[in-house]
Amino acid sequence: MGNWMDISQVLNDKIPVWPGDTPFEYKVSWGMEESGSVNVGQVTMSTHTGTHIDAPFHFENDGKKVIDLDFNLYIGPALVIHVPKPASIGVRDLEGIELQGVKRLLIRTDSWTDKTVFPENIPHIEPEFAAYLAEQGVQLLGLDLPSVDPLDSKELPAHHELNNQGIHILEGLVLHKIEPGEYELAALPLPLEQADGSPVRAVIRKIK
Ligand SMILES: Nc1ccccc1C(=O)C[C@H](N)C(=O)O
Ligand SMILES: [Zn+2]
Ligand SMILES: [Zn+2]
Repeated sequence: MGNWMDISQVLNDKIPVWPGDTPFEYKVSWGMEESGSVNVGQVTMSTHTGTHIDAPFHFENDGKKVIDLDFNLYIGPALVIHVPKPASIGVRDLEGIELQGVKRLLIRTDSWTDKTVFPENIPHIEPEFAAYLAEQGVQLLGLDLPSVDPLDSKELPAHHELNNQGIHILEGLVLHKIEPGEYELAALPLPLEQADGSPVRAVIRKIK
């Protein structure tokens, strides 16, 4: 087994967020001087900041919240594939890739190169891709992108279709140094009872 590698974005006040969304902020709200013993921090952030998972409640009012998602899905074997700078991602991009038994699929696109700024354009997941992945048994789809739909999409077809096919979404991974292959993944969401998404600390290690 290889060493665990961090594939998460670092959370600090400079991390770019979805245009118009809550900026990330950490501050010591109760300092040593004041409390007499400790520094106590306060974090303000959108649930879709950096490396995070989407819960169906993000795009459907009666959808599952983060606490309702089976956490086992976010820990275990994962296949990393490399689809460099595609215009969009569809079935043709998986030609020659054996997906039998792959429950977690991470796609490295290298399309969001400067993670200090929010991208202007991203490749999207073609909605038909969801049924194909589900047929092969995929239940978690991870990407190095801030969304699975075009950034200006209001209908969010890929979000909905992935959800309809039972595929969970992991966004904002950092994969530019990760070679394609078989890994073990851990990217656990927080036990947020009401939330539509959660930041995760995503790590992987090579299996073979
Ligand atoms: N934060 C937002 C604010 C406004 C509108 C969309 C978003 C999103 O986050 C959508 C994206 N598809 C996402 O799941 O991360
Ligand atoms: Zn999201
Ligand atoms: Zn999303």
